[in-house]
Amino acid sequence: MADVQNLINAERKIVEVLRLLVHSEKIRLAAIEQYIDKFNDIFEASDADADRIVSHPVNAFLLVKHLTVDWEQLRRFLEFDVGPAALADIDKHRSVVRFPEAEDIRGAAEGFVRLQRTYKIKTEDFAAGNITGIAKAQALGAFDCYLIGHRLAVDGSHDYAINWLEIALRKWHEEKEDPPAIREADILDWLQYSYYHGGNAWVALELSKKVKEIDPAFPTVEANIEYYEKLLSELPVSAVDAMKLQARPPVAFDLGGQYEALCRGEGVLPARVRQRLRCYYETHNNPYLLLQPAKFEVAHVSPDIFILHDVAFESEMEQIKTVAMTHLQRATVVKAGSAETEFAKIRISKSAFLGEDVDPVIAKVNRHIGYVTNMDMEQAEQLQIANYGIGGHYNAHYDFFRNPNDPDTKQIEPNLGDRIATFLLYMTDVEAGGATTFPVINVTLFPQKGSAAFWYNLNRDGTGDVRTLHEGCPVLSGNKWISNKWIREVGQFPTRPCGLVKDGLDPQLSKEFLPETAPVVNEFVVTDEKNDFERK
Ligand SMILES: O=C(O)CCC(=O)C(=O)O
Ligand SMILES: [Fe+2]
Repeated sequence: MADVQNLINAERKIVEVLRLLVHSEKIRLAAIEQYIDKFNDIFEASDADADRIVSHPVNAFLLVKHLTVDWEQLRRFLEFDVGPAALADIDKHRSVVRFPEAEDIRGAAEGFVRLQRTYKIKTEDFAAGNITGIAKAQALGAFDCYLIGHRLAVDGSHDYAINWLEIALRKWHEEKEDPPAIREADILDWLQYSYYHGGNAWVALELSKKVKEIDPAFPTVEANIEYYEKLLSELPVSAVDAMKLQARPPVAFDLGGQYEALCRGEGVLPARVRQRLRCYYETHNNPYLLLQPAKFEVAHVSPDIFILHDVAFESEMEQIKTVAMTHLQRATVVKAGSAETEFAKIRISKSAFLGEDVDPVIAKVNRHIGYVTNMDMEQAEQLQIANYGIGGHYNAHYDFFRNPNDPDTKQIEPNLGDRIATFLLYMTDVEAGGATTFPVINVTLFPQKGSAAFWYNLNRDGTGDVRTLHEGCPVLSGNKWISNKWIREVGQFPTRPCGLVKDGLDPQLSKEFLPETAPVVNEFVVTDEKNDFERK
């Protein structure tokens, strides 16, 4: 989304070049027409007799002029091809911004399915541009639906592919485009492919026969028919009958389960938990907060999750977005079994860590995060800015590094420790979707510009709190900007002392290692005037 404005600006310039091109082509065509008309006017009149016409001195002159002067003028028009110059101009504009590529069609198809699953949107409604809760969009055409369906078929998402291709087929017949952007046989062929891979060789055979009827020379159609006929002849009759009974187009299929319900805001906390939720002002005895205390809203108790309201000014957030724009990179992961990287599917967003040297606003926001969270920012990570577009999301994950099942695999720098807390500032309201959900504890937080989610990732004993599993839900409409501040363990002991048990409410796991009388929380002595603490 951060790129879209630049993209539109570049495209605007390209359209201007095209407009000029159309203008000069019109002049060219007019000149050609004029040349033709002139000849017709003088020499092709219905009662024209060539000999008689040219025997007149004026006509003879006009003919000579037509074939010399007029022709030379026309020749210049015919030689002057503005296409290449326009193309060079367009290429120049396109090189400045990253334009979408074929790969982005894949991204769009995957994004559509993610949105459909998460927000229970039927393919039919999606294709009609009808999504409950957001403004109606233009409907997709047969070719658009084909592109999505084709991509899904290639990627093996056959149930969704069938839905999209069936709609493409229906629209193809409704549109009766001439010439059509896509051939009917292509839609049918991909449809048969997905039906076959989806387990219905009978429908695949029927569709293949149709392909052959339309275009007997269609590649592979003969072989497919032969293959399906053989396959079906070897199956028990009851299996083939079951295939015949399967409705076409298929009725609604699985559109997301309980896991996605939270993204839709459907998970409600039990009253027992909700009644403990409060709002309060907090100064942490910090003079900086005396005049404007932090506004805490408790979103969940144990693990404690807070929403801190109004923690950043509009001007600060806009400045952060502006400076982040040039640094944003798409999240990548290393491809399994190779040294190459590819775009991560688990996180579709662009992000960048911004140091305090990038702009004074970063230092200002960092300092304020320290005040409102009452935590030491010395060892915190740099502020990470992330921007999600439509369909952008972040799969469920933990922010801490410590793997609860295999503590030895941890990769934690000793002078920093693990990510003890997360401060997640929402820098936009999101029109629809884009919530942060905690599926273990059924919490959904909807982005609110200027508010931040804040929670502790670690138990008191330093182990990862698995209840903090969280997810960034796909953005359905709008643009989501966030800033993450991951606060590290070291330096936090004065305000968040570590302990020997996980926490007061769930001591079961640590109990076996502890005598009942063991002190819950360690004490610390200050050994130096700064924030250097030593474990007693
Ligand atoms: O986008 C969200 O709501 C969650 C982001 C997140 O969890 C992360 O960046 O670690
Ligand atoms: Fe996270």
